[in-house]
Amino acid sequence: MHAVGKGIRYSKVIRRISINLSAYSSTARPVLAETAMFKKAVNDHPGGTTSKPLQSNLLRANTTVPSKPPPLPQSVGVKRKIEMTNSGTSSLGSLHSTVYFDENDFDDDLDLDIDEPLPYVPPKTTIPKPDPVKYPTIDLTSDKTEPTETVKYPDLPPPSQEHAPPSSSVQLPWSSSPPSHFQAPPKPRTLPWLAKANEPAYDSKRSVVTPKRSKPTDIWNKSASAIKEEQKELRREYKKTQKDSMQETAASHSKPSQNLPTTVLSDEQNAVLEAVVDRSKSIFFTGSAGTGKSVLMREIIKKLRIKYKREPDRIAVTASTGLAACNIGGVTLHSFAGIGLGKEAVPELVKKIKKNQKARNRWLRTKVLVVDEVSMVDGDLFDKLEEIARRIRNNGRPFGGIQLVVTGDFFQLPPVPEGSNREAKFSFAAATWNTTIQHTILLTHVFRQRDPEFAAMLNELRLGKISPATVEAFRKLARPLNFHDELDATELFPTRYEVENANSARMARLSGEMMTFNAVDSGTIQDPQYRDKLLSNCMAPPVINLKKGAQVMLIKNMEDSLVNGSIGRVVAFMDEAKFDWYRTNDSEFQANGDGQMSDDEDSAARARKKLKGMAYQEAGAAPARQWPLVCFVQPDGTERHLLCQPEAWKIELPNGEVQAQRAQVPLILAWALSIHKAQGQTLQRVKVDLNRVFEKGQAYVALSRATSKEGLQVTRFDPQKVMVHPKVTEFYKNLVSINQVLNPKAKKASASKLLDEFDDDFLDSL
Ligand SMILES: Nc1ncnc2c1ncn2[C@@H]1O[C@H](COP(=O)(O)OP(=O)(O)OP(=O)(O)O)[C@@H](O)[C@H]1O
Ligand SMILES: [Mg+2]
Repeated sequence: MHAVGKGIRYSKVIRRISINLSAYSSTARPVLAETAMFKKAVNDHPGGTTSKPLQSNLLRANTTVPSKPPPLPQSVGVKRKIEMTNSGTSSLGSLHSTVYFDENDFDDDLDLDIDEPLPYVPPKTTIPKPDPVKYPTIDLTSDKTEPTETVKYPDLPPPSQEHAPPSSSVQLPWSSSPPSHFQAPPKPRTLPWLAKANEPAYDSKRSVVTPKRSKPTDIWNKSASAIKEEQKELRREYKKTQKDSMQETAASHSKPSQNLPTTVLSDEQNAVLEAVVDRSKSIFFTGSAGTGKSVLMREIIKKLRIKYKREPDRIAVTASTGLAACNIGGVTLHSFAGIGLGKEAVPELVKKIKKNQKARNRWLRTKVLVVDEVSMVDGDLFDKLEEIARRIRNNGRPFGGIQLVVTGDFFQLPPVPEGSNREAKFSFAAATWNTTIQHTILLTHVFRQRDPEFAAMLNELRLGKISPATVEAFRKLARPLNFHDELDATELFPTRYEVENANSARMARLSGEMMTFNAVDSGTIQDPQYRDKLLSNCMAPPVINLKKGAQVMLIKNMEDSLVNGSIGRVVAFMDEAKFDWYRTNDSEFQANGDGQMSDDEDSAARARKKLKGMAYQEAGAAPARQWPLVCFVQPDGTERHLLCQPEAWKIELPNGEVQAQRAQVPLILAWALSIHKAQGQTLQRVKVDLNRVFEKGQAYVALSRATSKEGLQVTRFDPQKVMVHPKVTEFYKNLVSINQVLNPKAKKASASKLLDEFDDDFLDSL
């Protein structure tokens, strides 16, 4: 334990606990994108109405109507599904206004904690349990992999209310009313079918609502001014109904898509969720690659947003790097803190923050600070932030009383050292790490690799203790991969330069016309240079050039089987109308022997007729935009077609302010990918040349992206290239498994039982 400064009240003994449960579960719920919803979304989606024109070749392509639709290549005998991207907005909380405070309002730190959030009450929903799926379990302490015997299925997490509107009654700083007066009374609960029954029978979005008249007056007895006033009122009412209907549409788009992947958390994931959300513990949860840290973090953020739904700015979502931040819809830790590069000493940084009203407010309002990919946070930065929090908040408790929810895997990429002569300092080595983090929880179930043998090989790689048998097994993976389809394994490189070279070389081999897609950037930051800098970390590039046949990766979660990391091939460029035609007429086309769509006379005639009709409809209108149609191959070999239209990426402050936003087609080239961009991804086919690897953790990050040995090619495997930092090994060695602390029966304990034993008295007694 370290002394943090005067006035710190240490309420808890520092504990490091790891949980090892053997129960887990999984579910898959494929849901298809709705055409009608999609069309509406395209009308309203900012990307769909991008002000930047696409290249002229794109527009040209739209002006001609082909005599028959272009054939869709397809493998023989595979099942096909055709989808459009759901252009719903990001899954972030909705906007709300910032409230400014006077410094004196926070002289007493109790002011910050007085308005307790509403207790989180999970709904008692039960769903049918999915078929059991087996995942390997890795116990770090034993270095051995045991296949799990029993499978438990926890209940489905409560439905998301992520996009609940913000409170309209934010507490005013000059008011003396207690905080409870500013909270809206709880809404009476109702059953969904009753709510539906009360709804008007007409479609409110389409129907024209007659505005109410203010006063019933005799029409023959009106003055000119009264008529004028009435007209004004009618216009006002009409505008209001228009606005309401627009808002309704926007809300329906910003609702988390029904199609987004849903995962049933395992018991150990649920244990962490409950400790964070219900018990407000400051927690660091870790685990090897593929143990579901990111899945869990997304669920925690969702639940915290429900817990603090009246005050969304109480949760700050951050990550160590711009890319990681962009992936969870947050900002970098630096950006949240308002410290620029953060090189100065704490007193200067505090002065800097105090001068910046917005940054100071963030520090004052935050109750929960989420930090993702903590392995890349520098230890000195962690200490600085801890002290800044105490000083700005005038609160002597660790991190100024802010609850920390931290995740990452220190065996993966380390912090970037500041100077060439200074070694990277991990955040667990920060002086204030142990005083801030109340519990460290180890996730042990590997979901990404279902083959226990492969998971064990990767675990040896992670720990840097590779047995001769494992070296041999990795060397056997040097053979080329052959899947008998048109998708290649994605090659992972340590540098961006190598990635760009590899992708451009492959692109140059394709003969088709190049289509260019420019991103549309926006946001509150007006300085274009600063905005570009922020967006440079975004997974979506400012410009993407594509050709028919290009291998691409989806960089947004669309639904259960079309997720961030899905690999596919561009098979055509088309506008929505043509795509709709394919969707509705899909059954009329049969795949023929060479993988192309058949064009027998009948269907060709039907196609010509349909397209002719479309051409008349479009006559006079601006040519529709064309988007890449991508054929994704799923793990089970089935193909799915997706028309990839722009999606949004946001860099959003806790108060909802969107600092920068990018709308772009959700694709990147995927013949090659940098290890940095691949961090966090799950890939079916991966190729790595280990000789290129130079940084600690890189080999492990690269190889652990693969889901199976069959989908992994490793060339020049050399155990010397698998570098592990000794301090990291030491840190993980000291983690005490909860099984070692509790009796062996605890291994079978349910999440709730575990949490009973996880309470403060128990932990204090350790
Ligand atoms: N409870 C779960 N049930 C089924 N699958 C899960 C569960 N949790 C995670 N997964 C799946 O396991 C894979 C890895 O999950 P995730 O990316 O969250 O792991 P991670 O620990 O963040 O890995 P990394 O350290 O590489 O970032 C994903 O395909 C995810 O969908
Ligand atoms: Mg992750």
